[in-house]
Amino acid sequence: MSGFSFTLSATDGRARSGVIRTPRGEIRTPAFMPVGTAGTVKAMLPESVRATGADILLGNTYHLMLRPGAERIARLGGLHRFMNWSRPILTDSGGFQVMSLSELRKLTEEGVTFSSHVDGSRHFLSPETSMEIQRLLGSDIVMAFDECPALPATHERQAEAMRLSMRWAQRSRDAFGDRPGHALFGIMQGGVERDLREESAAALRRIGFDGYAIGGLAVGEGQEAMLSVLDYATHLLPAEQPRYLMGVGKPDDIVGAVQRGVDMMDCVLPSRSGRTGQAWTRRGQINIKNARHADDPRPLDETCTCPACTGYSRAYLHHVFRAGEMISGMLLTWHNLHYYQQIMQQMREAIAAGTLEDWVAGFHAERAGGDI
Ligand SMILES: O=c1[nH]cnc2cc3nc(NCc4cccs4)[nH]c3cc12
Ligand SMILES: [Zn+2]
Repeated sequence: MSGFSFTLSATDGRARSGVIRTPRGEIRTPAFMPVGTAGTVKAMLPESVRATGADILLGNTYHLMLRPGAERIARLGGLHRFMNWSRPILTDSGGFQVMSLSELRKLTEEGVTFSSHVDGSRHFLSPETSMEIQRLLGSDIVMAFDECPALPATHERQAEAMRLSMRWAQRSRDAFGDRPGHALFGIMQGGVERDLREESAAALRRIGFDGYAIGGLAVGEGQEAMLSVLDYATHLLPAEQPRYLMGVGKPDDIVGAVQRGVDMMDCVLPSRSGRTGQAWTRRGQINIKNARHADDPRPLDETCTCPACTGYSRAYLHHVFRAGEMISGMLLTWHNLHYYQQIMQQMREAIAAGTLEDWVAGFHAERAGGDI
């Protein structure tokens, strides 16, 4: 037993519920992972993140290698100790962030050299260095090093990027080695091109991974295109291993992905939008900075049990956002993460009960269009 295992407990249509067991704890699936990019889920204490119901969070190789440095984190006991989060951590492998954040990049078969967006220093990322950095961080689920092409991209460019990513997937697998209790996930590429997605899935299955991510989505293609890829892409992956859709998404994206057999997701949306005053609720979105909330004594959602909804009015939240008070981002981030975890918990229960279709109908019926 490698100390890492996935057990499917129920299916409802294409949706699945289950448990990923790791030495640092269990992950109930379908799971939503809050994003803790630089060793913190912004505006949240780790114990607060846990209180929202999160079993696992995400860290970024790219950000942590630049600051404070993976070797420094290793010297200090690893990322779990460093950020005071003892449960599972998944780290992205850095390729995606290099291409979207750094300057002066040079991409070759070997890897990517780039200048840090923090201080301009030069760095090199490759399958081998990414595996070493993620080992130094101590993450429980390691992502293969891949290249996600910028959109718009031709079929030919998507094919080139996918085939490079598959060669890098093999090198990631070889460099990762045998690490009981730790998992290596491959990342499928291929854009919205079905033939390339099929080729990528076959290549990853030949190499063999502990889980399979669907990359190359949530990069501006839009919900319809993303869901159309998921209509066939999850079928291409082994049913007995976790499927992780990277970077998704809005609540209705997440529901659509779970209906199509996705087991894990991550997104900055609930935390990032919370800091800008955007509250996600079961009835739709609330932009709390809007003047119409200035005198509203009601909570964001009277059925929500989070600290923001049990302790504060919309009028108060409006005020602290307008005043730029730190508590504003704290409360809305907490509410949004709590709401996301509530959706996941309700879908896990619905799948186990075989009532997901009814639950999804209720989810959409409750959501008024636009701002509420
Ligand atoms: O193919 C990928 N490979 C490795 N990491 C990713 C992360 C990803 N995150 C998003 N979308 C969410 C975003 C976050 C920031 C800009 S887009 N799409 C993503 C795709 C990939
Ligand atoms: Zn709430």
